[in-house]
Amino acid sequence: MIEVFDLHKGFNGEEILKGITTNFERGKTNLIIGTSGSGKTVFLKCMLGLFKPEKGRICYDGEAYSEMEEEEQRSLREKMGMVFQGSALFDSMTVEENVMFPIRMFTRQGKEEMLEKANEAISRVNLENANKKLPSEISGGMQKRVAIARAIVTRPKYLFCDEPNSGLDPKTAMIIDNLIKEITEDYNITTVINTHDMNSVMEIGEKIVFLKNGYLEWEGDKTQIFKTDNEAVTEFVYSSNLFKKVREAQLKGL
Ligand SMILES: Nc1ncnc2c1ncn2[C@@H]1O[C@H](COP(=O)(O)OP(=O)(O)OP(=O)(O)O)[C@@H](O)[C@H]1O
Repeated sequence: MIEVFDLHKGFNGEEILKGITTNFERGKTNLIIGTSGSGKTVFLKCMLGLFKPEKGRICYDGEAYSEMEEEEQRSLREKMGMVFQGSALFDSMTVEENVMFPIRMFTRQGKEEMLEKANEAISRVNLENANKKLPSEISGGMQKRVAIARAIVTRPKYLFCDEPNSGLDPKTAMIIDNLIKEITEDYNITTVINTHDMNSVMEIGEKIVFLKNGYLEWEGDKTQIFKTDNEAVTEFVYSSNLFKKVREAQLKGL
């Protein structure tokens, strides 16, 4: 579980996160949503330890990051997996080499052992036949699978995904969402996903945190989000034409 208490983060005197308190449970897909510029990425980067908050605490399974020794912080970071926006694969490396990269970077294991772990992760994302291919030789959806395999190859306790669906067609996006959800449950990971995608909210939103201008405006789950009368949330949810029409039909009792 990740617990966040009164988190503040700013840049050059401008406060971006203005006191966020929430928690993300283990084994669940937790989503951070909100309008552009509301601070979602800054929040994610604070949890990853890439930004140092000015105030507040982030606890990982009860341990506050800011109170850990440097060595403990380093070992915690090794328990974090990250799926970057746009996959961020190394173009000149094969699928297998991309997936093996974090084990090579962070551990001292023999080639055989690294290969075994890489292949286990590759098979978990159902990409068995693509080991020797380069990223340019596979589809966008397959590239996302490689990015997920790379993020889980070290068996992280915490998984962070920044817009894992960007650039994918709706069907592939849904498959990727469900893959992340399955892995979260199977490996009992605390997963936090930054997204704009209402389809993801409906499909895998077990906990949703809605940010507005650096504040936590609302939190709940995928059924509650369609029932809330919070204006900022409904504006966000019904910003697409499709959802607007569904809403109108609901209100008319159709
Ligand atoms: N390293 C940085 N230095 C200065 N300002 C930053 C930095 N990172 C983010 N910001 C500012 O913080 C604010 C929130 O940015 P953030 O990227 O978290 O928004 P977001 O909610 O993720 O938006 P989007 O959905 O468009 O990605 C923006 O005004 C941005 O310019």
